[in-house]
Amino acid sequence: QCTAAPSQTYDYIVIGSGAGGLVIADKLSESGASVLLLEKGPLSSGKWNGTMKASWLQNTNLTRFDVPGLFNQIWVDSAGVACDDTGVMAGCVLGGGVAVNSALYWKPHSSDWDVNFPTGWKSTDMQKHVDNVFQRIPSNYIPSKDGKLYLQQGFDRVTKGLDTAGFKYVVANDAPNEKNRTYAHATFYIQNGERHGPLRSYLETAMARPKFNLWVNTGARRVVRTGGHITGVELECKNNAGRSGTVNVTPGTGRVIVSAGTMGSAKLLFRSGIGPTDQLNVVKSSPIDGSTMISQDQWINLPVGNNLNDHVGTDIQISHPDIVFYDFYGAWGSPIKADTDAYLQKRSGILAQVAPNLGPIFWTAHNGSDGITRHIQWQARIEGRTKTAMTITQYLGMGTTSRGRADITPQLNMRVATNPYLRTTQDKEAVIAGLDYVRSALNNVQGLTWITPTSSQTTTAFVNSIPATPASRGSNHWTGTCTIGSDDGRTGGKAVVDLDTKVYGTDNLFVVDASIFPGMTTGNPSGAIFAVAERAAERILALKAPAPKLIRGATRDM
Ligand SMILES: Cc1cc2nc3c(=O)[nH]c(=O)nc-3n(C[C@H](O)[C@H](O)[C@H](O)COP(=O)(O)OP(=O)(O)OC[C@H]3O[C@@H](n4cnc5c(N)ncnc54)[C@H](O)[C@@H]3O)c2cc1C
Repeated sequence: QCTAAPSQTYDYIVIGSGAGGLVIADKLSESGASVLLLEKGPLSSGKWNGTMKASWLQNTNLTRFDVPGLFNQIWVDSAGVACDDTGVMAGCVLGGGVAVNSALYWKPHSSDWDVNFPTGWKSTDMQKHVDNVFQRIPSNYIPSKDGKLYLQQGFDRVTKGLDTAGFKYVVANDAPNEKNRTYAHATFYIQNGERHGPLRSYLETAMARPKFNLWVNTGARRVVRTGGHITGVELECKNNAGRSGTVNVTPGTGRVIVSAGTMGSAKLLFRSGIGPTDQLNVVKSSPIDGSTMISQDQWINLPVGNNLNDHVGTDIQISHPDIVFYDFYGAWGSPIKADTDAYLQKRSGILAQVAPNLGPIFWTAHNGSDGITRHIQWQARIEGRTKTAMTITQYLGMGTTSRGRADITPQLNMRVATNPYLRTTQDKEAVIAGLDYVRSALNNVQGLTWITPTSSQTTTAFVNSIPATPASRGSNHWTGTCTIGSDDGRTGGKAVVDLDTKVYGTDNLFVVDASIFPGMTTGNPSGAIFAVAERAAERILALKAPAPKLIRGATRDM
């Protein structure tokens, strides 16, 4: 049943409970402020009374989101879990991406800050936040509680080739800057055999505070604003179980933080009359929002949706007779009893390991003809065309120069309008150089057979044969659309938010999530997003509230 929002006001309203939202909501509430966290999706983890489970989890406090061996279920049955308005995969449940992802977790390389981020967000500024994040969310490369790693034949065979080629084994989060010719075990936020992360750390401390509130099944339709001053958030009740109406911030001093993800945050800004005119015109013409949209004289013209980015994914496949496949998909409906027993009784065994048996993870770096160093993360998993196959995804990340664009459709769905993959010669060169290098390294492995590319195919022909589309290259690591920077997007710059993460042209609207990243991270991005949210909280809390005389101005522009 939908219920009307109460008239109570909040110092901070945070929209979206993903990697960015959970962390910033907790940090803001730690200051003693009242915080309302809005999540449009339903509950997920058993810790928070989620209910979606495999039958063997009935009578336990676990859901599909908690058990590492079931993390692949998102690719089998995503109804009611994946966002239905984004066109690309994203989690729309409590926790967002960090409830549905593979929980791979890396301390960022210093270049992830120093190359990508503006002043005030460099590695020296970020260190204490990264440390804090990793203290609250420890990383772990042996997820099973009995201290064992299971079915490691793939890891062992591939790393033989890497060893011969001169790669070095590292404990990845002890050596975050060693990202060239190094390899590691897959490293996760899993503790006690269950998904950990911000749902089991930041959200726990936040929920223990009396002035913290969480409303699930409650979407934000748009912010309510007069000029650049936001007074509240208009709500959309979801799943017939959330809140409706409008919820307001504390008059004069309240703030709204948008943490709805790369697609969701851009969409919310568009619906709030903030973005490029072509996109705002789409909203204006839409049957859903058109008649009630904020009037055109209040629009704020910013490059929302631009600078879209993702890791460029390129899959190669090998096989080796020693590799042993485990049917994690079968673990949902027809699991092996010994494995569920080991998991349920001791949080041990193969089901404590993330499906589909990830690792090794390895790294290479490539100097481009444009003088830019590009980082590649290679991610192996036991899955492929045969039972002895392994897929290794090459993720081209930090240093890429290609960018795309996200836009909004008349039905108010977000989509990738311009693909961000391999638009520059040097990005493509890095993909090819990396593949050539790893092909020769893996040729050192006795008994290894190439499935794709075939041993006779040239790397260039192979790379050219894969379309540069999200379906073929997508990595689900979307960033960009609301870029941070000092170059104000209203006057020709690229930035949507300033160095305090405040949306240009507003008094009290902020964006804190993957969408503000100017460039791609070296590894899977969640660790960096948590750190960004910690940093943003510090900067937002240090900001003075706007002076009252400015608040009353209806059409001020700043
Ligand atoms: C299948 C998959 C696997 C992945 N694997 C990994 C991995 O192993 N390691 C890693 O580091 N990264 C991984 N990622 C990426 C990572 O999860 C994301 O980069 C990260 O979660 C993005 O954080 P965010 O805060 O920007 O947005 P999200 O985590 O997407 O959170 C946004 C939240 O906002 C909510 N929301 C959206 N619109 C509204 C609205 N209008 N009102 C209210 N709520 C709203 C959404 O429901 C969602 O909960 C994976 C992603 C996917 C989809």
